[in-house]
Amino acid sequence: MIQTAFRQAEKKYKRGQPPDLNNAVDLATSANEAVRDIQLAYDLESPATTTFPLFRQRRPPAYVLRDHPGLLLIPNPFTDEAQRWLARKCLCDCPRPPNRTNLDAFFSLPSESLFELAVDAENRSQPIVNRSQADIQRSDVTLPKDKFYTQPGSPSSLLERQRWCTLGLQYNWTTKEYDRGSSPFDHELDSLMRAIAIAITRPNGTSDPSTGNEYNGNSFASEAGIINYYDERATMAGHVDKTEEKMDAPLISLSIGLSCVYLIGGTTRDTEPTPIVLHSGDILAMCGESRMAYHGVPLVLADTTPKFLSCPNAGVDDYAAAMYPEWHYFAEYLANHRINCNARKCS
Ligand SMILES: O=C(O)CCC(=O)C(=O)O
Ligand SMILES: [Fe+2]
Repeated sequence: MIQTAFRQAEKKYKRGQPPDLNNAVDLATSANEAVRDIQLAYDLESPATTTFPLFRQRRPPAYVLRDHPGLLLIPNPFTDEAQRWLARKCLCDCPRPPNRTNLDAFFSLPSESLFELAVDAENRSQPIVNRSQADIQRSDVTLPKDKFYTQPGSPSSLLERQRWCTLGLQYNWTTKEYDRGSSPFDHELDSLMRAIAIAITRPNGTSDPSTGNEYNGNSFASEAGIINYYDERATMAGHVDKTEEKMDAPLISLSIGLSCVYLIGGTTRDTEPTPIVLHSGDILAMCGESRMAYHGVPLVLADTTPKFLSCPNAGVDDYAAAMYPEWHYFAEYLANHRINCNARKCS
């Protein structure tokens, strides 16, 4: 059987040990022939609800890939605090009912996030016999629903198996369609995604693609989204996100934690994809043509989480830190995971 160009590239990165990143576009290390600078025509504004600046610069450097029109990259424009805030959103605020996760089909999950439950369990670390009734009820809620699992999962073991959570319109991975059900999209995350959609808009009347993206970001709303959780061995196979009813709006995607190799191809698997190294804080927007392109993550790069995320003492003074578990728990998770959070407008 002849392998498609996309499949060959996936195999190269999955098998390569150590990974060969020579041909990959890595904006953190050098200016690259494969990209072209674009000037943002509008400021990246922090949402009004956040009391600290999310961005280091209002007009950060931005790029489009020459061979993939519409694939836009803004190398990490976030403040360190903003990245920690995003990690908290993705680990504590979002992966809880009514949002769905990959574990819902198998376990009855609690109203708290698994991350918070795992932290809680570690803080208590009491043998089960000494637990109060309330504690027992909390572990009960991770009871298996499915015949494959016969034991209740401990929060930390389930956290390791948490692979995705859906936001807004709920995506059904079995039918590959959006269900009618919907949960509110985290308001602050939506404001952030809107701010990005506005900043990357091409100014009125300009047709030059080097000035940004055609879609008017003022019309953007995060109607559906996915948070993906990758451990060091996790991958995401090549696919096109084409379930959304309308595809004219950009798909906006943020990375936190470990770096990865992201492949961006064309509208068929026969187009040779370009590998891009995505780092913590990078913004990627799939606009125009590239919104219909095959893409995937064949490799997560170990030991690449920046220190301000993986250091146990970071973030102690951050905004709203007191509402959350201590930072060292996040640091432990982020040292060997990548989180991707993406938003789409569907209608
Ligand atoms: O993790 C990534 O960067 C890609 C995620 C993705 O393609 C998706 O959720 O559809
Ligand atoms: Fe995707």
